[in-house]
Amino acid sequence: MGTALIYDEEMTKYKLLWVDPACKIEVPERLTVSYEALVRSGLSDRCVSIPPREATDAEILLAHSEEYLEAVKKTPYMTLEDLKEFTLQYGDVYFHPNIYHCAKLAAGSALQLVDSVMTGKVRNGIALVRPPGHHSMRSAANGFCVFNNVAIAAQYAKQKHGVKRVLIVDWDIHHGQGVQYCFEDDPSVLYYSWHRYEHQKFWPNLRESDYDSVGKGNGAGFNVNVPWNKVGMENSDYLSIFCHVLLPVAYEFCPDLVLVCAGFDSAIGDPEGEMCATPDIFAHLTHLLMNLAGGKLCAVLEGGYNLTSLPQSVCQTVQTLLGDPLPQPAGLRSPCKSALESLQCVRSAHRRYWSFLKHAANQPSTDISTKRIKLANEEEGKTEMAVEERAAEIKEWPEPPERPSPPVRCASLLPEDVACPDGLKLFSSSKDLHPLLASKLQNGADDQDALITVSRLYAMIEKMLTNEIGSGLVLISDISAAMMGALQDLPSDLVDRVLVVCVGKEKDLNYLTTDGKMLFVQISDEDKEKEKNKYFIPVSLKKGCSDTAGFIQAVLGLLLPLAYEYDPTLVLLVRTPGSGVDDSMWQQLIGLLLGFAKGHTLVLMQTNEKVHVGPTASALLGRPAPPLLELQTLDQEDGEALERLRERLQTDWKMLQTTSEGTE
Ligand SMILES: NCCCNCCCCCC(O)(O)C(F)(F)F
Ligand SMILES: [Zn+2]
Repeated sequence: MGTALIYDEEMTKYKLLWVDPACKIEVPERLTVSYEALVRSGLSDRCVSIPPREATDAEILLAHSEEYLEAVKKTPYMTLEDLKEFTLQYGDVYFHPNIYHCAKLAAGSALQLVDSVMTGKVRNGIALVRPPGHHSMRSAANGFCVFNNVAIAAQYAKQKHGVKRVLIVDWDIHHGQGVQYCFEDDPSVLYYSWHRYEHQKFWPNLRESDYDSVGKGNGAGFNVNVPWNKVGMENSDYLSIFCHVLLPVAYEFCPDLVLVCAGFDSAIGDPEGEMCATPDIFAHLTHLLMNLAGGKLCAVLEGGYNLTSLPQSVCQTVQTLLGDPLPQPAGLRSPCKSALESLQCVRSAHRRYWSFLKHAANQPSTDISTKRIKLANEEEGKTEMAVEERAAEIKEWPEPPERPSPPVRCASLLPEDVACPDGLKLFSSSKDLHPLLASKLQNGADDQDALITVSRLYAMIEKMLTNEIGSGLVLISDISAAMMGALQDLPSDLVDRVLVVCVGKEKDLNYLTTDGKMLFVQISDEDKEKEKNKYFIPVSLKKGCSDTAGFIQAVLGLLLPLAYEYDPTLVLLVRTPGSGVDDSMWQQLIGLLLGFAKGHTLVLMQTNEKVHVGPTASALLGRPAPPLLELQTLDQEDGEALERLRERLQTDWKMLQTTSEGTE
């Protein structure tokens, strides 16, 4: 299934008609440069073009009052003076004779997107719209927004398509207070937003944008605010928040639809955000959400004011929605102290609502809310430029890298009697021994066919690293022998950093190395806590890999941050016999791992587990994993053991940090 693209130049036909410094950045060119970039890159041709439509009154009333709608209806007939007058009652927004029409088209575009995804016409999609929506409230326009496009879409999805749980991810750099107000007592809509906050000194300067606004009444826990109290946040700050807050909560919430308030003012170069995350980060943010809700994801444009990073970020998002390989994440490093403070505060505020956060640490001693109060009382005084703020001065960043699709999306090496799943291409490798193995033959290796198997594996790996093949699926009779053969002094000029994810127990791992060429993460029921090798991470779950809650927590809270920091050039995913991992979890894992190493994941399975070939092939071909069945809560002891493991590892692996304690 395809990716929908909704755009109409009609939504460029309104602009600011008078002088207002607060609104001058919201220009029609935002839309045209974004759409033109999609056309120029050939991405728009690969999408399913869906026309917008006007939202009806009834649909607008899903999130707004009648008096507000009636008032806005009068604006097309207003004189310039009347428009200015009308605008004064709202904040940081402007009206125009054509903005009501465009606002109905923007909201209607979001609804068209929801219909296309919910009816299965497309898998996912994006709507490029103006005016944006996430600041508008029940009876007020605000922050360039007239109707709350995404809030209306969420209500519409529930009402028309019977959606039970909607996840709204707002990666715009401003807090979508309009969305928060609309759903703060509604447990069927989980609103997650990060936003520049600076202890309430940044627009819209709301006390309720802080991390302690967790929702009200039945909605408690279903509103997640992540305040950025400094500018200059980078890719690692964004990714660590996703791994340690959003994803655990999102997987536990188990939505059947994901809506994204896709604002790109959180990208480098934006005058509003002043952040340093590069456009390719949106490829990863999008990818990390694509395995939720069976892949049903609707992105709706909100902000974005740098006319270079905005189109680049839009293209990165669309290319990921289309299923293209991801770029390797650029130069990750440790999240900054301020981000870790926010991370710790959000996790502790939500500890009581989400079993995946139950073991989160308390609020930091230097509680950032006191800073908010102190700064709010302080007279305007200019604080000296912290290092993060200087980072925001940088306005140069590299073009996002090309993300070519390999000619063979997924290759397979299967025994003769196993049919090649559709979509996979049988890998034909020469029968002769791989030159890299000739040496092994000399010192009298015993088992010939094991060597042949390994040599075919190496041949496939080589084709991956030249991007002739995306991912691979290999069935072998004896997994232990193959791993021994392949990983025992892995030839250094074959691959320089391989992430091995071993699902299930594997007895002798004496090919492990400590030089960093291989990071070995094992998830099983074996308890090996005493391990002291930085590159061997044994995660033990009491009930083993069949415990979906424990497994997903190990993947999200440990494996993902480690993989981002390690940044492998190849991922080797091994499923040992009897691991007990269920197919939907297995497909979720594959889907997430495809975000690394430009999609070069090689799956090793034992021939007697060929019953799992179908689901494995489906995931390797980029098809969304089925939603996980209702997650049981995380086992207490496992949760504590995972927490201890994270604590122990975080000195070596900075992306595992979730508290600011111990940072300089
Ligand atoms: N420096 C000028 C002050 C501007 N203050 C208002 C900012 C509004 C942000 C709107 C947005 O980007 O959040 C949306 F997504 F809604 F468009
Ligand atoms: Zn914004």
